[in-house]
Amino acid sequence: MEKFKPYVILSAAISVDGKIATRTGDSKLSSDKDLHRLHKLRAKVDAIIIGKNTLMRDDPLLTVRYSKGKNPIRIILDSKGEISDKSKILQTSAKVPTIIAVSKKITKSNLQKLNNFPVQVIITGEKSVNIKSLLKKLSEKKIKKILVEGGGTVNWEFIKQNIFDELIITISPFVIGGNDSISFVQGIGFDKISKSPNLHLKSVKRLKNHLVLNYRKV
Ligand SMILES: NC(=O)C1=CN([C@@H]2O[C@H](COP(=O)(O)OP(=O)(O)OC[C@H]3O[C@@H](n4cnc5c(N)ncnc54)[C@H](O)[C@@H]3O)[C@@H](O)[C@H]2O)C=CC1
Ligand SMILES: Nc1nc(O)c(N)c(N[C@@H]2O[C@H](COP(=O)(O)O)[C@@H](O)[C@H]2O)n1
Repeated sequence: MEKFKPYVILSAAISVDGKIATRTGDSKLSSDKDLHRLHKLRAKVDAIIIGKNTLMRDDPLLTVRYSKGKNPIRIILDSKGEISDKSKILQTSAKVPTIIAVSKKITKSNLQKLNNFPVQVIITGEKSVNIKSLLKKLSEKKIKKILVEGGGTVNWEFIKQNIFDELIITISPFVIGGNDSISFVQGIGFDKISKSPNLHLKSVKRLKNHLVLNYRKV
């Protein structure tokens, strides 16, 4: 597997208590300076991956707008192909290359909906998208560097399956709290610290009140 894996960077802006969104889904944690940094990073990768919930909550564009450079390929993990045909990602798919990764659970009508757009649909996995198999297919398409922009459920899958190389996390000067807010990493989590990946702190950059931490997996 490793031989075929693109280089994977997990990226997020978190509150000081490790949340990426409030219980209502408000996730605007980055400053303008941090967004400029993010867009520079986007311009250096071949593709961005997000989960279906992030698409539905944020209706993002995932383009390079606050910096110069090319738009990466946008990849959405959407097992049943449920994203709205009104979403900005589908509506702009003629201008920005877009892949929708689905599983065998997708319905015929949802597949038909996606096929009405100039997107590439990759079917892999029984119930949810098989991420390792997806990465292998992306590697075959010469996609070498991928930025994973959440949310928490997708982040957990990459961390649990040990298929990431780097973390770039902005700690934003806010405290969110709450059992129902979204953490940087959702899922069941590890039961022992010893099972967590070991991280090496490569750099710390201060952007006024925001801190950008760059970790490499040891
Ligand atoms: N502050 C930040 O930097 C960011 C915040 N967010 C926030 O995160 C929230 C969404 O996070 P979550 O609810 O955790 O959802 P998510 O965005 O991680 O999406 C999870 C969904 O993706 C689909 N999926 C398909 N195959 C999958 C696979 N193999 N593994 C995992 N997911 C798969 C499933 O439908 C699953 O429920 C939103 O409120 C968004 O605003 C998202 C990204 C960055
Ligand atoms: N780095 C970062 N900081 C935040 O404060 C955020 N809310 C996010 N969210 C991610 O960026 C996507 C929005 O992208 P566009 O501005 O629409 O291009 C959003 O969907 C999350 O993946 N990231």
